[in-house]
This record gives sequence, C-alpha cells and structure tokens, in this order.
Amino acid sequence: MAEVVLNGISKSYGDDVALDNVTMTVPDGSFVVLLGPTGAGKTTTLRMVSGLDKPDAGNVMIGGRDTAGLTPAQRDVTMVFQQYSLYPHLTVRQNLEFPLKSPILQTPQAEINRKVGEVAEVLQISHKLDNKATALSGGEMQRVSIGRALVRQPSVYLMDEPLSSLDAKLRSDLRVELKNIQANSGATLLYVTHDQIEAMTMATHVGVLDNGKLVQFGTPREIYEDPVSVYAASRLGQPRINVLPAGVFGGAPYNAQSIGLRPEHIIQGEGEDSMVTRVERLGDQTRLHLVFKDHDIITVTDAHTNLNGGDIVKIRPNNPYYFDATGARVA
Ligand SMILES: Nc1ncnc2c1ncn2[C@@H]1O[C@H](COP(=O)(O)OP(=O)(O)OP(=O)(O)O)[C@@H](O)[C@H]1O
Repeated sequence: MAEVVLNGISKSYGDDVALDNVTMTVPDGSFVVLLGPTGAGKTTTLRMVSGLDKPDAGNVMIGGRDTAGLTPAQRDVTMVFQQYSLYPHLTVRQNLEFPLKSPILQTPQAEINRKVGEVAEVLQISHKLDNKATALSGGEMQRVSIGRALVRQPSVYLMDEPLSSLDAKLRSDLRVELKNIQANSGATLLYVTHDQIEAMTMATHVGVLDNGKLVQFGTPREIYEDPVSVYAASRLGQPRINVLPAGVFGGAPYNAQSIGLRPEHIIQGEGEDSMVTRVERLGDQTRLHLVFKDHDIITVTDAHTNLNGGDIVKIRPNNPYYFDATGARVA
C-alpha cells in the first residue's frame, strides 16, 4: 500500500478550470473521501491519480515515486467507476477472476478460487457466480465491478461513487464492508461521493473541493466541528447547518455577515420565541421546522416531543459559527 501526494495539480478542459493548484496528501492506509457538489473536481482528481488523464501542472507521487509518464497499470492503482464496466459475455466468476488471471501475476488457481469466493461473499453475490454478467440487475453488476477491484491488492484503490446505484440497505451493508476491508487490509483508498453518511462513516480524512480548489482537509470530525467556511460547514451534517443574518440573535462579532447554527448550537426552551411550522418524524431523528423572525430553521428535537405546528418554542444560540461576507469563518 502507499501514500499518494498531489503537488500543485491544475487541470483545465478548454476554459473550464477543473482543478486549481490542488495539494493534498493521502496518507498510507487512509480512507480519504472527496466531497463537493457536481463539477467541484472530484472525478478529475481521481483521473489525475489513475493516469487516465494528465495534469497541466503539478505532479502526483505514489509511494514516493513520481508518476509522470506512467500508465495506470504501472501506477498499480485500481479504479471503480460509478457505472459498472464488466465483460458482458463472461460469467460473474470469470469477471471476478479476470484481474487475477493476468500473466504477470501468475496467481495459482486455488488462490484465485479462494479470493473470488471471499469477495463474492462480502458483496453478497455468491449465488450469482455462474450467471452471465448480462443476467444481473444494475445493483448486482455494480457489486461485481467493485468485486473486480477488491480481488486485487493494488497500491491504491480509486472509487468514484461506487455505491450510488445500490438500494439503501445494500449501500449501508457495503459501507460497513468497504470500511472493514480497508481497515483490515491497510489499503489506501481515495473515494468520491455526494453522500455525507458515507463520508462520516468511512473516511479517515475528508477533502472538501470547491470549484477545483481544495478548501479543507481533515478528519470528518474536524470538518464537521471546525469548518473553515460556510461552504465546508454545509458539506456535512443532517439537517444541514442553518445560515441566518449574523445579527439575528444579537451579539455577533463586528465582521460577521452570517451566523451558522447546527442543531447542537440551538438551545430550546430559552431565549426568544420561534414558531413551529412542522414536526418531522424520520424514525432515527425528529426534526423541528421553525420560523424565527421570518427565517426558516431546521433543528432536531426529542423523539417524544409533544410539539405541533403553530406552537411557540423559545430558542437561543449556543457557541454558533460566524462567517464573514466571503463565507470565511470568523468565529
Ligand atoms: N473530459 C472533460 N471534458 C471537458 N470538461 C470536463 C471534462 N472532465 C471534467 N470536465 C469539467 O471539469 C469540471 C470538474 O469536473 P469533475 O467531473 O471533476 O467534477 P465532479 O466533482 O466529479 O462532479 P460530479 O459530482 O458531477 O461527478 C467540470 O466543470 C466539468 O464540466
């Protein structure tokens, strides 16, 4: 396994700046999740590491080796795409065996059988091993393509929203499995997702990309508890952080333009009146929708709450965040 270092990577497609001077270290054995909305540069980052595409400036080091000019195979990286890529005329077993059958690896058949069996079990596709790849559902095909990556032990796994096509139950099973595989094998993973639960549960580190710039890199807790900007703060947390004009509760720093309130920053039962517009019971969380001085706020409350729409609840902020006019955190 290996550390990956991106040094000042920039990449444009025509006038479109996909990456702007990104410097980031993916530590050996870490699970790094890249977060950001569509177009932030997440996939482009993976393509730079994989060697599928070349940076305009900067370099990528894998395991201390400059990768300039190296093919994806020479870099010893394995990539899993959002959309499955299988050999349709082969069975599931043959698809899974394929990466191990390379003449360079010379893997003994018994070892191939063991590895394929193990991966099929983890991905819950053992019963489909002899099916043609075309006779699978979309979610099954995606599991096989993840499996094709997992049978190998490359220096680095690169995964681009590999779970996004799966149903909720399978997604949560595979979150746990991928995390276990990474933790037990010491693999280095660079992983792209829109799904903040994946980021919070699997990542050892999160990189937040904004318009091709890496704006924060840290543990999921650091990004959640100590965001550098309103943009970074908005990437994690459900319900999303509430952003209101800074002075709405009084006591804001002079340079603050907005106040950011996560549910834990809102004390209920003290302070000023707000009105309940809706109580939303999600099972694992009960959300309270409030209107405070014409501003909507969503927070969480006790599962056994007796509150209803139209009720009045007092609220006050407790250690909120403040951001300046550019969105940068000032307190
Ligand atoms: N092959 C390409 N040709 C032209 N423009 C591209 C190409 N690849 C990426 N871009 C542009 O570069 C920017 C970053 O794209 P990228 O795919 O890295 O974003 P992303 O964060 O992965 O988004 P998504 O979540 O939608 O996959 C976008 O503006 C995109 O339109």
